[in-house]
Amino acid sequence: MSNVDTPLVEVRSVSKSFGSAKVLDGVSLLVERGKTTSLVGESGSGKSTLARIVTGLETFDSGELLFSGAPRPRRGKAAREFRRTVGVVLQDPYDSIDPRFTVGEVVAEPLRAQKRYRAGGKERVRELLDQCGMSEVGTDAHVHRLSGGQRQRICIARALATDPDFIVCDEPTSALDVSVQAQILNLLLRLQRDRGLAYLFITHDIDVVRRISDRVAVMHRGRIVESGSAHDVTQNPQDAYTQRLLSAVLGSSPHTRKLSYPYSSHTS
Ligand SMILES: Nc1ncnc2c1ncn2[C@@H]1O[C@H](COP(=O)(O)OP(=O)(O)OP(=O)(O)O)[C@@H](O)[C@H]1O
Repeated sequence: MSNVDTPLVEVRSVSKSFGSAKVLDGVSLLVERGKTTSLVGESGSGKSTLARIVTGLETFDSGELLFSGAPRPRRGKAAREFRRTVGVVLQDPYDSIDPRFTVGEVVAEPLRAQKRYRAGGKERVRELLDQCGMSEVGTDAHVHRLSGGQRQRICIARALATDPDFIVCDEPTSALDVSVQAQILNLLLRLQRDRGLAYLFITHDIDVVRRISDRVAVMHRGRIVESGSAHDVTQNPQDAYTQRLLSAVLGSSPHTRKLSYPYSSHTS
């Protein structure tokens, strides 16, 4: 059922509650092969919950989640192969890797988990570090000595270890210094070009949205209120919430162009 026109990832009318709180309410979105769908919205709107569902870290109550037109396999060889095809890069590189590990150990982790390290694993780790601009640092360096940007490069190399088609990036630049953010974004864009990767990219930063997106989905209180091509959504938003969001962002200074402003008290 997989052909070039079938979206790589399709979320169809997915709902999720935690206790009595409905966090996702009939959410639908698409990620096409080799393209980027950005998911934007204020803090607490449900973006990370959706990301966790898409990567299989969280269950959902109703709806469908399709990869190349088919539901995610749950058991056996097909489930293992599926895990290989999806990578994750999270917001805080200080949280998402154990600082006691060496660079080589961190990047090799998914290969070891999939029992793929023995056959050429060392060489593969070196290759990945090279592709992520970390060859100088070397596999034996300890992570606790690295800067935030270097750690995020290691997280990206780790996400690429099993050669995925699709990576969920949950605010991958927002914990980094401004000067480093652009470098990490450029790295992600180059890797996408070289490897034909698809991204679901969660961000609060409208400049990032404009730079990287093919499609944009806007989330508000657990619903997608608008989605479409990046050009249409950012240049000619139809939904009143999207319009308010963009005008608030554009009216603010470049240093506070965050989508949480001014709709929540959280302005990270
Ligand atoms: N495991 C959980 N148990 C209970 N409530 C949860 C859980 N995970 C998330 N929530 C709640 O779901 C809502 C949506 O959270 P989520 O982290 O998905 O939002 P978000 O849009 O990613 O926010 P942010 O931009 O701040 O990361 C919040 O009210 C949050 O408190």
